[in-house]
Amino acid sequence: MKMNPLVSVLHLYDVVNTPGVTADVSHMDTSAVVRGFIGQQQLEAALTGMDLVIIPAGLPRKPGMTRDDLFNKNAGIVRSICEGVAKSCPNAIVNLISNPVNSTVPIAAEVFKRAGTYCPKRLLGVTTLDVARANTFVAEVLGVDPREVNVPVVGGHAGVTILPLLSQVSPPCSFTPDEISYLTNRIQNGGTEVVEV
Ligand SMILES: NC(=O)c1ccc[n+]([C@@H]2O[C@H](COP(=O)([O-])OP(=O)(O)OC[C@H]3O[C@@H](n4cnc5c(N)ncnc54)[C@H](O)[C@@H]3O)[C@@H](O)[C@H]2O)c1
Ligand SMILES: O=C(O)C[C@H](O)C(=O)O
Repeated sequence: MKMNPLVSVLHLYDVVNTPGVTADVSHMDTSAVVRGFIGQQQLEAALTGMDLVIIPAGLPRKPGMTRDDLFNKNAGIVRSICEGVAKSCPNAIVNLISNPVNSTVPIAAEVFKRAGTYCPKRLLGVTTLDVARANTFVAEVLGVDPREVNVPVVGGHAGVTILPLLSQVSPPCSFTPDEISYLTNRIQNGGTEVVEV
């Protein structure tokens, strides 16, 4: 975000370590102003005036866990940050990265509905990794540069809810039944592949 020319002010919020991260990020040679905020008591100051809120807060999974195993811990974290959004920057676009995305997005929606600030066009779960993985794996099978391939992926961000549309790949191409089975399985389990190693 500090490298993005569209960003003029970048607020970093965490419950630990923000001063060091803020100092480090602020050294990037772009004009965006970086400010750090630490702890719940600074959440309001962190969010006030923001147009875009990206939420990656919470536990990541360990080998053997599903994303749903993070629900108990991360649901509360996402809820309290979204309550802050509803209060301090109700018109901001919210990008939810925290897992399980399939559940944290509905949690955020309920928080915003209760606050009267819900707008489905401003609440997005971040699933771009599924598209990147799909492009990479499909390009591998086709033997082409991944940058030339665009695989639409719809649905959610866990297992069978990740739906790569292999019939809609650009440029147009076709796959054998074995390739479809391999690609679907690999794309749907890309996150688990990383966590397991
Ligand atoms: N949607 C995706 O594509 C995607 C990709 C990668 C990671 N994730 C998810 O993002 C989350 C974070 O993963 P990570 O690898 O960056 O973990 P991490 O442990 O490196 O970072 C998580 C950060 O959240 C902070 N945090 C904890 N409680 C908080 C709170 N109440 N308020 C603000 N910050 C808080 C921690 O201090 C830590 O700095 C996980 O749930 C992970 O599964 C999603
Ligand atoms: O899989 C995870 O736990 C992290 C992330 O959602 C991913 O897809 O890499």
